[in-house]
Amino acid sequence: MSGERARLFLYDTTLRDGQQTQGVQFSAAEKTEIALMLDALGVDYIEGGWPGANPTDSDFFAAVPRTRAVMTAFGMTRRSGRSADNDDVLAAVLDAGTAAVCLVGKSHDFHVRAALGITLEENLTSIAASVAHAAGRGREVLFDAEHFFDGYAANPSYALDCLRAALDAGARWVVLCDTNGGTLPARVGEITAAVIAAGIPGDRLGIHAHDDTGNAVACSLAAVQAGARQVQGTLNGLGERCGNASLTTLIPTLLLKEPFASNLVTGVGSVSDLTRISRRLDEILNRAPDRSAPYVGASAFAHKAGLHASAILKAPQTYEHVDPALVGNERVIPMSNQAGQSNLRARLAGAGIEVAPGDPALAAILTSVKEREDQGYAYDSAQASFELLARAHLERLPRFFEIERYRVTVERRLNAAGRRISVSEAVVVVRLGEERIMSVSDSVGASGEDAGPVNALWRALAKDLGRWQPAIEDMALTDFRVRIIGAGTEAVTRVIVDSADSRGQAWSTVGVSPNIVDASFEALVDAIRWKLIRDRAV
Ligand SMILES: CC(=O)SCCNC(=O)CCNC(=O)[C@H](O)C(C)(C)COP(=O)(O)OP(=O)(O)OC[C@H]1O[C@@H](n2cnc3c(N)ncnc32)[C@H](O)[C@@H]1OP(=O)(O)O
Ligand SMILES: CC(=O)C(=O)O
Repeated sequence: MSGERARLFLYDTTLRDGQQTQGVQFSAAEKTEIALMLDALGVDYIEGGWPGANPTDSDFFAAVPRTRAVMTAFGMTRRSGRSADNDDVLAAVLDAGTAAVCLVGKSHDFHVRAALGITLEENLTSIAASVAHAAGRGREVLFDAEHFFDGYAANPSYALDCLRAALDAGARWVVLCDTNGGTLPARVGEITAAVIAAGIPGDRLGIHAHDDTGNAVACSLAAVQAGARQVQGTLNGLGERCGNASLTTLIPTLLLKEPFASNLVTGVGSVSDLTRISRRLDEILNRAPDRSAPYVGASAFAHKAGLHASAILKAPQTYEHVDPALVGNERVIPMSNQAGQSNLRARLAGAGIEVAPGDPALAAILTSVKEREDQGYAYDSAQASFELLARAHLERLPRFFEIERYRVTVERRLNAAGRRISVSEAVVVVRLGEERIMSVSDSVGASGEDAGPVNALWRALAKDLGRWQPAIEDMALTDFRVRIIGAGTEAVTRVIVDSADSRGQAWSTVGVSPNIVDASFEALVDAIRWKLIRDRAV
């Protein structure tokens, strides 16, 4: 790569290949929201789905959002034995009325014979006829050459003939697909270069890589380095089987890393919204975000080890490859048994607690963190509990309320209709100075289903906290994770509770006990105490 900056086109297939992820099913409204996020990000093409293949995709295209990105409908080349004019699948794709159409077709001789059961010549005719049909109706046509890399390895001249058939029939792009995801980056680079050397220009060539060896992003970068000028992928790497190349990783890499940043230009100007977009997608899918995701993961800029934290505070680039703000993420200096006083002071400062270097409380807090982690606590995942622990050592933890006692019961019985149901009930007694408040709650929600003993405890605890009640009204529990640590009679349960409020604050607390309800209760009480501290501070 040298000379003038070349234009690289970004093609998103979250709404099509992403929807082929096991367990993922978007609604038409969710597709629209995702399409608008992608458009705001600045991708060039949005593949919206396969019109006619299922009602959701048809509904999406029937009310397709207006985007600056080229909206693309996906489909396949005409069926064997049909003319392109008379193919209902192709007709539904064209009826979507999008500016671009992407047609998948075979380019591996083995698949032509085994999957389609037609001759190699018939397949070439089918590719050409289908592309010409769509191009003749004014569409920008892309040809996804399925299994291209395996096909090239088996029969290079036939694989190239498939690309030429599409280009000669009017395709704007031919896309080299590593459909089974088994080709390694060096080989992808080599084959892409060979395709260009065979006369197919790089600015008509795309790459579509799958992640079956964990190399989809590397394969895509190798193809781009070899000269391909369109790169396909999905948000958060969604996609069939192990997923597609993650655009969430690829885009910042192309923008921020050499040799790409200096030699290529894309439609994306800034990636400062990337972390928000990635997490919003997970929210839509009701999936926990991948903490270790490059650039956008919650741990992508978390500096746990004492040596790292100490250096980071002096110069962030000592342990950060890019500034987290560039991708909308943030630096975290968690507390754990790997921490030293640098982590500790940074964490405390982040929570608004200034402590002078050398203050003896620092050593006491560190010892306490390390001892408690040995018992099963995990403060790097429960920063709010850490803050409470530190405040207790520093004598800066207000005594908002005391728990006098609690009780929880779970009963399984037959209801009036003879259906087996369970009902959990909790009683919590708290003291606020001289005041004593007893609250009782069950955990039966609007649906009539029992949400379990921890939910009953939470409801009783949050039902009446006297003068503190207004401060916790907007609090919600967003996640609850349980882990058994150790084995046999030594085993304890660790519970992490995630909470959030209407001001957009999110925090995690931890409880540990041989008894799961007790561990949960400890984490719940911490969650409320942290919220009261924050709201008083505000
Ligand atoms: C590599 C990829 O990820 S490509 C995208 C794949 N995505 C999907 O398959 C999701 C959407 N697909 C669907 O909803 C359905 O498969 C449909 C509606 C397209 C077709 O459904 P059906 O008519 O029931 O066919 P079915 O799915 O069983 O089989 C696919 C048929 O298409 C043929 N076919 C496969 N690829 C192609 C192609 N590129 N060109 C022409 N025909 C093809 C197969 O040979 C098979 O034909 P056969 O039924 O004569 O054996
Ligand atoms: C087209 C496509 O999704 C593939 O070949 O993987």
